[in-house]
Amino acid sequence: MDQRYATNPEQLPGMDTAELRERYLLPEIFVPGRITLTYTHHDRIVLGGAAPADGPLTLDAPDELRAEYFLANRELGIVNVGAAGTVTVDGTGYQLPTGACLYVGRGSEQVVFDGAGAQFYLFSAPAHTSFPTVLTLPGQGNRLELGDQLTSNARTLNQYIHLNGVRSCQIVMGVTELHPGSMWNTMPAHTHDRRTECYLYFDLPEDARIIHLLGTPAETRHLVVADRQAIISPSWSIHSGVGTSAYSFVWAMAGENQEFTDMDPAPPTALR
Ligand SMILES: O=C(O)C(=O)C[C@H](O)C(=O)CO
Ligand SMILES: [Zn+2]
Repeated sequence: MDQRYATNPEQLPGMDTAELRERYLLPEIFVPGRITLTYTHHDRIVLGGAAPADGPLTLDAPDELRAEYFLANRELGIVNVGAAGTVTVDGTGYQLPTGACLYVGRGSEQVVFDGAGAQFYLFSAPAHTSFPTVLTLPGQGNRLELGDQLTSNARTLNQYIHLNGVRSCQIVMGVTELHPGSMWNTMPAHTHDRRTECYLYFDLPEDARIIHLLGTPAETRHLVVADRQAIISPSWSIHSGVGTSAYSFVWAMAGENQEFTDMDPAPPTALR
């Protein structure tokens, strides 16, 4: 498993493009026939992808977890950004069409992914107790309409795993879809010092890119991100981006609390 140790904001000014990408960008999440996993020490999140091709893929516990099975001490959020597929949890099969979200609680011993062309994005965090495994179909989450066409940030935010929906210990997860003609996500930007957040950008044309902003509001940097690449946003960092085309992204957080509105605004005038 790829390991990324935690960083602090004082390190940022000394990083060149290559180091920024090594630390905060996950360039290859979906490899046909494989499960890829990255362990970030920011809030001990494990993120990655399962892309079944020729047969089912089983989620094993990497040595780094020192656990008998992957979810012995963790919970897992899954969003399928590929073709329809199946996730089987301890013998119960869940059909995930494109865009569906499955929460899998701590203590589930066997998780198996199947369906050629499915792309299951995985986001896992330590869990202190077990909540039930729940499937949410696309569109069944809590929808928030944000932004405005006039500021190129009209978007629909779907909350799937959250305090008023599917319950979890730490994970808060959903999907935001930019409306056609809108390119900005999460602008005005924010930080939330109590949670780490990760984005998986998807549905971006192959020749388009997203300029993803990170850093403290007073010291920003950027990553140029392609379709189906993910970013890690430490608690001290803003996370916002502008695409050269419309796109969607899975956002997911873990940390001290699950209050979606616990954010510190970083308006455009505060950014440097
Ligand atoms: O479009 C947005 O705005 C988002 O999707 C924001 C994320 O959900 C987020 O950053 C939550 O903290
Ligand atoms: Zn955020």
